[in-house]
Amino acid sequence: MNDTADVAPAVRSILAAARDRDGGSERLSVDARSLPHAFAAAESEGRIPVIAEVKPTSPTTEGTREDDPVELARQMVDGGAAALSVLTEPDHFGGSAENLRKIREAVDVPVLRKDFVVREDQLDVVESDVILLIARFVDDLSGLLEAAEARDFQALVEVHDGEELSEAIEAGASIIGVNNRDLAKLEVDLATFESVAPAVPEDVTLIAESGVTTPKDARRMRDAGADGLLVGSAIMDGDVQMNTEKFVNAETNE
Ligand SMILES: O=P(O)(O)OC[C@@H](O)[C@@H](O)c1c[nH]c2ccccc12
Repeated sequence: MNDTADVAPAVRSILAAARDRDGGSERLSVDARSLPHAFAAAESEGRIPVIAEVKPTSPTTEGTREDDPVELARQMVDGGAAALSVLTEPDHFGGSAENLRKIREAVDVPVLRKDFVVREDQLDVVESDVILLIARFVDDLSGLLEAAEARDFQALVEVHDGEELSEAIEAGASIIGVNNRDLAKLEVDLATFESVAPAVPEDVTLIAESGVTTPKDARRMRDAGADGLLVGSAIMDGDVQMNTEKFVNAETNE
């Protein structure tokens, strides 16, 4: 773990920046909105549980979206998103803790903090309902998971293969995301989720991350066992509300 020799240069640069970034000065205690409940509510209304991501830019996206992030977030919720993901990484994704703070205040759905947290004090930068922990980039996954849960964050543990999945399960993760994007090559392959998902225990909330670009992709991930989908670029590109609706209704509009 934390071995960056075999990751893409862009990812290496992201990680170097992450290690240098300050943490918070005071230990947080979060009053978290439940992600599993938000998913269940969406399902019961016939919507695919979608976590829509406010991602102004990324190393694999051209250009930066300059719209007000709070306005984008509202449109995602109006489009039926069960939850939101907000990038807080400033150097490569155009994110900020301030964006997250404002968005979480403006909506009532759970909000995931998307960042590269590598140390416990970095959990204390800003409150969110869910926090991302990337198995591959964290030295002591169970320690960091415990630290997150001690602050009452829900943790989404991101994995990319069977080995990382075992580690996540062993650490006690109850929300797991399979990232279809290979951080070594930055390439996306939806077959990644299909190959990892069968080994995920029933009681885990399972999320398919990255590379969902069409309603067909959404159905493919659901057929492979995804409880929810994390969609960024395909929602950020164009009319955010309409794009969200397209994924949320992918099973009813077949
Ligand atoms: O834009 P996409 O392909 O729909 O992907 C969204 C999300 O999965 C992606 O942004 C992501 C997945 N894991 C991450 C870790 C850090 C930053 C970003 C990510």
